Amino acid sequence: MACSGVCRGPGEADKIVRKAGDLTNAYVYEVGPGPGGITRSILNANVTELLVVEKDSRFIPGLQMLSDAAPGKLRIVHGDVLTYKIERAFPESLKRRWEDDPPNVHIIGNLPFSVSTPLIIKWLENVSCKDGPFVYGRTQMTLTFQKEVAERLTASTGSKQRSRLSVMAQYLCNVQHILTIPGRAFVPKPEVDVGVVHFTPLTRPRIEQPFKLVERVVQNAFQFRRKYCYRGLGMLFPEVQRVESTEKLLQLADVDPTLRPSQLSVSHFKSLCDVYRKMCDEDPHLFTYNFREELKQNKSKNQERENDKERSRR
Ligand SMILES: C[S@@+](CC[C@H](N)C(=O)[O-])C[C@H]1O[C@@H](n2cnc3c(N)ncnc32)[C@H](O)[C@@H]1O
Repeated sequence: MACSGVCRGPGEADKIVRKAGDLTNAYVYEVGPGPGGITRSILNANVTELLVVEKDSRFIPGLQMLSDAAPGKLRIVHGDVLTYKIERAFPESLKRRWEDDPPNVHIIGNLPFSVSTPLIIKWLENVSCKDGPFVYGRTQMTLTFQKEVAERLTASTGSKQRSRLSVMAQYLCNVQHILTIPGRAFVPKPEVDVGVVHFTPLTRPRIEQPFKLVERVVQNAFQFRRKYCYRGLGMLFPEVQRVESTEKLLQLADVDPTLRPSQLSVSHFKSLCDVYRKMCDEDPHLFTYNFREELKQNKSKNQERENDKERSRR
């Protein structure tokens, strides 16, 4: 498994934790604490509570010792971050409205690279639905990735590293590659350097369409990286109507068909997603993907959330 390794000393762990910002009185969710290097640094930052989720049972006794040394501060869950439900773990009183400043809830983690990438995609979808760790509001995340992935997450329009991940992250969050740590700072030493990335969800996403729709448009656009964007975007449509539908999409979205995928900005993608959504709504038989069902589900989720809020106000 590609792994960033464990922090070699307190120096690296402290650096990662400092980059998360001021953690005084914060509620922190650390994913994959392992032997507890970052955990110790977080506990030293005057947090109110630290919840750690670790999958490997061999690390639990060591974490338990840290917990005994900091009574009432460290909660340990032996579980999997990919399935753990954080939404009920912290007090309701921490919740902020989405438009307000971020809540004093932070996610920090140095996970194996094979986990951090699928996890960030899942959390970006949670940002878009305001659920999971984002029921508290615009929860900030400080996570490590393989340096190349960190560069892709933050790549600007036109750059070589520009990819699907850049657009998916940047339409929902302010994303900063805040630190690069050489591989030799970890044990075992990974083949690559490690990038630390900080995410703050935006008050308003740059594309206001369902996550799955955006993902589909972006994924198709980047399918043929070296070709004109026309080629990949065409794959959104069934073969029989591909040419005319792709021309219509690009024309209505006012996007030059000869741009390469990496030259498409988030605002290009906004226009493409808005037009594609309209085309789906006008002719539901044209497309294989049923967004209506997803929209219905999102609507009832939002309604449930509103009902919960109403109940807790009473
Ligand atoms: C690279 S080590 C880092 C340990 C520690 N955070 C550090 O920086 O020193 C990754 C840790 O994540 C844990 N881990 C991997 N997949 C996980 C998952 N799905 N859920 C929870 N923990 C996981 C591993 O067991 C390991 O302890």
